[in-house]
Amino acid sequence: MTSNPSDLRQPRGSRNQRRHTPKANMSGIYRRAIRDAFVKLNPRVAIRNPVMFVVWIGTIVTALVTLDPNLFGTAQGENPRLFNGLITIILFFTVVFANFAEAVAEGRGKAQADSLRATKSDTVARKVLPDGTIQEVSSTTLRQGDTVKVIAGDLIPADGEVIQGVASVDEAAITGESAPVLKQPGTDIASSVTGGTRIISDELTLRVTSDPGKGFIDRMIALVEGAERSKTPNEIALTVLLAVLTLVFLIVIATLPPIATYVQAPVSIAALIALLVALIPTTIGGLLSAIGIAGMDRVAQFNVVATSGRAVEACGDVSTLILDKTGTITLGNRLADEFIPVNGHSLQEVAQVSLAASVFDETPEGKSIVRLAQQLGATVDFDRASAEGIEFSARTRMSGTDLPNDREVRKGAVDAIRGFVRSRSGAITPDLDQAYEKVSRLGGTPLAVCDGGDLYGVIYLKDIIKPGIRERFDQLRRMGVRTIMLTGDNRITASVIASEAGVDDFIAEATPEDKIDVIRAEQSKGKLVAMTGDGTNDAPALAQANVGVAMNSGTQAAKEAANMVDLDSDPTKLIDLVTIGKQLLITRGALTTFSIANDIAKYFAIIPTIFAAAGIGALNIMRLSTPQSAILSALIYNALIIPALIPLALRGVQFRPLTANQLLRRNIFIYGIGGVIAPFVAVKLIDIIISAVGLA
Ligand SMILES: Nc1ncnc2c1ncn2[C@@H]1O[C@H](COP(=O)(O)OP(=O)(O)OP(=O)(O)O)[C@@H](O)[C@H]1O
Ligand SMILES: [K+]
Ligand SMILES: [Mg+2]
Repeated sequence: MTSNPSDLRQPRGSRNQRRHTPKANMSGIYRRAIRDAFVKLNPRVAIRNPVMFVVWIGTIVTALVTLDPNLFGTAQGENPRLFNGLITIILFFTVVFANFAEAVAEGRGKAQADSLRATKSDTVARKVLPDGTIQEVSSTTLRQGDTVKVIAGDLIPADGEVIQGVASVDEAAITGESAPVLKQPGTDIASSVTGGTRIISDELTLRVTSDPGKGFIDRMIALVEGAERSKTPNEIALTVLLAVLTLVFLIVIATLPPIATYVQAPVSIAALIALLVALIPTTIGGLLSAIGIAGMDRVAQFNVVATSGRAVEACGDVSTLILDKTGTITLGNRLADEFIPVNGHSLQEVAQVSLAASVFDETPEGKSIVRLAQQLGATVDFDRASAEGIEFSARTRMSGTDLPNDREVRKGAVDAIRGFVRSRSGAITPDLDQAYEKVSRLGGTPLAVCDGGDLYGVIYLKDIIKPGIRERFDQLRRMGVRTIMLTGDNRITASVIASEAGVDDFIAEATPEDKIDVIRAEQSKGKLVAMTGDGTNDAPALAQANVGVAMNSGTQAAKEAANMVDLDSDPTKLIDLVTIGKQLLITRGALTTFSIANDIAKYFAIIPTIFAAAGIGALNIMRLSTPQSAILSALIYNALIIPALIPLALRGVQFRPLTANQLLRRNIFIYGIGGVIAPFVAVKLIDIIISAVGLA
């Protein structure tokens, strides 16, 4: 929280979607997916998808009745072996297509894992022993707590915190961005380094923070590869629902033979299995896991590492977004723009005291105050060596310098300085309020400056609202997401920025503890909360939030507490993540609707023709040529619709910023009605082709 990531690395425009792997080699991914589609036929893998497993068993049974059509009693029809054989082939491909869908979805992640693995090599590390000597060891022997030294050109051997030195590091291995990032100890951000990145100048001493195989890149590999992919609660719920539906249809189908016998239209076992497969939700069953994997992949393409599919999904359900002001809503490079003297002091005096209060302040704010003061002719008029810097903290909201002969120069939030001046028995003059209001009404951050009990003036820190942010908040509002701005700044500044940026609510003068309280309060109202943060003191709030996004530039603690890490350290990316999450949920819902609507249509295609022999041909509303052709057509459609929908499952259905209810209505209309009509048209067409080529 102390300083801002933007002076180290300008966040890239979040709409600027970028791939981590330069260009996914799609033909390679397809080749691998075809192979994997057959590997996944292994029953131990296949059983994880109950709907498709039923199809797989059906395939084996129809294969048996192809070999011996009389296996379960006397066969019916003209050429039972051909009919059964055709069904077997179609069913087999239904399973393979579903496997292929999942394998293609996994493909990009696997390719990404390969490229990450290539950056990970066993390097020689310079371990600093307790006596200070350096021993060269293999990076795989490093343990948490070890101290190592890295020198320009070295690969950083493990994740760590900088304890000494200032150097630039090329993090291209993980961020894909080769601009060097400055690393130094102490500060909340900028002090953590990732194993596998390269130090390109100077040298650093690091404390290792991860054991071998447990580093950030290792975790990234496991995640993108899907090794740790477990089904999300929503996915499990849907899988259970689909399994129950399958069971219901199984029971329905089991009641058919007695009815068929009664109406003297006996049905073959292959026809029954075909009917079962046509009726169970194979479309969504085949695409479900691909949809989930693609969602995680889309997040990865935005350069965000999600620790679980659950986190991605939670993004879609988020109803409250908590953002801080500086650097998220505003550009964040708050620069000193003006000194406003109060309490009878001159401009020169304010510049002089402001400089004294900022010489040790390494934050962008502090540096800009030094620059402005020097432009006004202020100089350091004390011995630096005998002075002591008082670091800024979000809790005290002040920083400054203790000078020799007991002078305490401070600058900070107006309130905080007011309290400080009083505690040193100083007086507050009314012109402080005027200066404070003037700056605040411009949306700037006012910092009061004092020397002990002597109030000097106000520094105007200018900040600019990010262009386009208002539109993004409008978009979120239309999606039903409430935005709350949380800032350590004063009430007036906060309200000016809040109304200009168009957030729904704001909380000013917030301490780090307030963040967690706000999150808990929202959660107790049943809301899912998302927030971003980068500091160690953000870690508890990041862990408490349902979606916590840590900046890659942030501390290890923040990264570990969060369930997502943004490699670009762009806090506005949460907005994209919410969109991706919603799109994932909508895609799943739309394809489920489509799948079930489809099955209803197939029911009308098949059931009547099965009983056609009993002379109830009037039921055959689709006028399909023969019962066998009807069954084959429905099954072929049932198989082909899976690969046909793979692109949609991977890309996600088109997303519009609407509320959940509006979206639901829209999707039921498009995918529900479409799902009923599509099979009627397609099955009829396939039937015409089949009878034309004389297959049935
Ligand atoms: N380097 C600094 N020295 C002294 N005071 C500072 C410094 N930086 C910020 N402040 C004061 O402390 C307040 C709180 O800072 P904090 O970082 O908690 O919040 P913020 O930066 O204003 O907003 P946000 O929480 O949105 O980042 C600031 O509003 C400002 O008044
Ligand atoms: K089906
Ligand atoms: Mg801040």
